[in-house]
Amino acid sequence: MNEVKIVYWSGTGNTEQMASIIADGIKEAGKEVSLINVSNANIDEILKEDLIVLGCPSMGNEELEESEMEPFVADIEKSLSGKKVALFGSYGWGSGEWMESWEERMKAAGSELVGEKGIICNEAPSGSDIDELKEFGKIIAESM
Ligand SMILES: Cc1cc2nc3c(=O)[nH]c(=O)nc-3n(C[C@H](O)[C@H](O)[C@H](O)COP(=O)(O)O)c2cc1C
Repeated sequence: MNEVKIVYWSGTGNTEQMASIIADGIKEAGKEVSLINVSNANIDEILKEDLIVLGCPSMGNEELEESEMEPFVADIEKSLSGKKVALFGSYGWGSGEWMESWEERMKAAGSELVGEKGIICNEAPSGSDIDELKEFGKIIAESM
């Protein structure tokens, strides 16, 4: 696997910005990356990878976005055993509960979380978020 695939959902662009900064970190670490909106994601292609990067903001009441991301995650989680998964997403007013549930769900599916935790940003990434996201990209690239 030479290319990292980042699959994300983003309604107002904050999680998409996070994806783009993580991608910069991956590229700086010398790996190729593709950013895939979940609406264009081919599950069979994604599941060929040993490492999958997933992004989604907190929606509903501390949930994944229900019309595209939730069905996608429900599909791939049957086949995540032994794979590495990296998670990220933006939130508004909560305290990140959706990410904690998502982490537990991915671990219960048998995957190993890259960096042990998902990366979360309040609304759009700014300030120290940028460095943290780039560093996450490097950790992802090094864990391939
Ligand atoms: C319908 C809806 C539900 C949301 N639910 C939550 C929530 O439960 N907890 C939270 O912290 N933020 C919640 N938010 C705020 C978003 O997570 C936040 O604005 C985020 O930055 C959006 O990311 P995006 O620009 O990638 O879509 C919600 C936003 C919308 C539109």
